[in-house]
Amino acid sequence: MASSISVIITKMNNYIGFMGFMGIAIAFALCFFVFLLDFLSLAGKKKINNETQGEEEERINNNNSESEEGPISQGRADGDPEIIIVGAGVAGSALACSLGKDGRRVLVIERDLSEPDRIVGELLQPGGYLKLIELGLEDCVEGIDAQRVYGYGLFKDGKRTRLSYPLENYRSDVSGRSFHNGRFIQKMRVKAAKTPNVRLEQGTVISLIEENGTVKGVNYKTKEGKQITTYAPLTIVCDGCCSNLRRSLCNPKVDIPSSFVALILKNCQLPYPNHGHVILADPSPMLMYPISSFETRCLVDIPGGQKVPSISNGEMAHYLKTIVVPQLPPEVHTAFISAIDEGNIKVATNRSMPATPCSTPGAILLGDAFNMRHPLTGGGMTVALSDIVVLRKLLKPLDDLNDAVALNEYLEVFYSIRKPVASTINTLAGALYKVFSASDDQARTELRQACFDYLSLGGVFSNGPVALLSGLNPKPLTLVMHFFAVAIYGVGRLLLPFPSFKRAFLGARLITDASSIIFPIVKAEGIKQMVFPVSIDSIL
Ligand SMILES: Cc1cc2nc3c(=O)[nH]c(=O)nc-3n(C[C@H](O)[C@H](O)[C@H](O)COP(=O)(O)OP(=O)(O)OC[C@H]3O[C@@H](n4cnc5c(N)ncnc54)[C@H](O)[C@@H]3O)c2cc1C
Repeated sequence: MASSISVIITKMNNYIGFMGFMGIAIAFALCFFVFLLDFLSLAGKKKINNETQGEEEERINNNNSESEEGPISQGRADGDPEIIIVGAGVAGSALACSLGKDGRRVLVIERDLSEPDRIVGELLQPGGYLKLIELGLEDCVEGIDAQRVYGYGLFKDGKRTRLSYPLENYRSDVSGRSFHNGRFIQKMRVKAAKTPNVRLEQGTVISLIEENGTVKGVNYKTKEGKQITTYAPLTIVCDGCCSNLRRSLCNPKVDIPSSFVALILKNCQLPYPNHGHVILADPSPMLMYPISSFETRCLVDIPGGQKVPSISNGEMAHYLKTIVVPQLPPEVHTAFISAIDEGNIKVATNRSMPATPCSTPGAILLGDAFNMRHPLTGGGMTVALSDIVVLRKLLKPLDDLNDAVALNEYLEVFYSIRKPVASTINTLAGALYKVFSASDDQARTELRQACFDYLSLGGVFSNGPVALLSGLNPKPLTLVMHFFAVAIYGVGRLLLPFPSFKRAFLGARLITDASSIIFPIVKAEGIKQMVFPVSIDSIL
């Protein structure tokens, strides 16, 4: 009896071992398939890059004749505006420059034209930089002490690995850029104000004017307190993450997954210079990246369910010194402690919100007012700039914007065309935040370790996910495949070399856990548009 049981157990173990081997084999096969797809698409991109380079250089030369210096002043838009833009942050100011260059009469209303001092939007992914080039705005990262970013350093339990952006097929200036958000915005505002047809005004938009279900313009209060009503065929609302106006255009479902505690480390040598740093800490990840030649931004995540320690009563300094410092790479300890002692600690709320098409004719939402994701992967500006590229192309052939209902119907396609870039970045941000956070659940812990080890393998295993994260390869399906390749890799690791029932069960839970992370996000992003993307070329 005992011997027959032992034979069965040996057979089962062999079977489970075989399954483990198969798991790893499937993970490798999936990766090879993904690699093949990426290789083919990158080869295509390289061709496109070379073809457009001449055109790009010509346009850059033309743009260089415009002077970018000088204070932000009113532009020269004669006549009534065709487009009103609410908010001149990243989205609003980039949009104003682009539409103004296309000959549109644009009025931009921004509540505060002084340089913002915020902890958001400081790392622009290379995919976002490519969008800046497409919009002719790449000079806005010049002269602001912006730092080039070439990839990420990933840290977990004392181990570290470097993940480089796959930039081999791009022009030499293409890389990530990190900077003071306010300096970048101010550069774009100056450029917008100097663009013929663009008028930039300081004022706070109080409400949208709606007549018979169509937005006709806005009511706003000037700096001097005067209330003004102004009309335009199209109003584009870019009033940011705390938008007051989006509620009249859509039904926003804002989630608050966590907060970031922010410090600036001075004269600190990062373990990987010119790289972003992600520390897989407990309870959740921490980030570091340079924002000037001598300053490093550090963001410490506090999960939504946890109380943010008080800064005023010293709880925060204590938390940072006792819980955070021991988890940081030793190279930055001294600079981090000095930053705590200097006391310049800020807290920002992290929001995420799926995009909801705006059904009211005469208006459209853009930027964070329209769509948000966890800032862990620094994707917000890339999505906003990518949306602007799409919207600009759609609006360009239209001579007349006055038929609001027809325009609204025409712009419906915008929500599909934007999907590949937006969905890839949004899904990855949501999924990575969950996978990179510590958990009491053993399956999640295994998934987290598998993710770190998978990325550490290098080659296609890191290039693929990093290309997705950086906006260089906006393919939601490739993302889903990599995600499951990580999960299958995790199962394979669990079953090899000595499989057991317990470990097989854990492997099954790991797959279930990975599915429960990725599928709700994919569903919120819209499965149809992710699986069957619509390209702008098929529309225009
Ligand atoms: C903590 C944190 C860190 C982040 N880090 C990154 C990062 O590293 N990389 C990245 O790509 N993204 C990052 N993001 C996301 C990124 O900051 C946003 O996606 C981006 O700023 C969106 O630009 P926006 O123009 O929509 O909003 P904003 O840049 O916030 O601009 C909104 C503008 O509207 C103005 N405004 C608001 N209300 C009114 C009104 N009623 N009338 C007139 N004007 C008004 C505001 O003054 C502001 O200038 C981060 C986000 C957070 C929360």
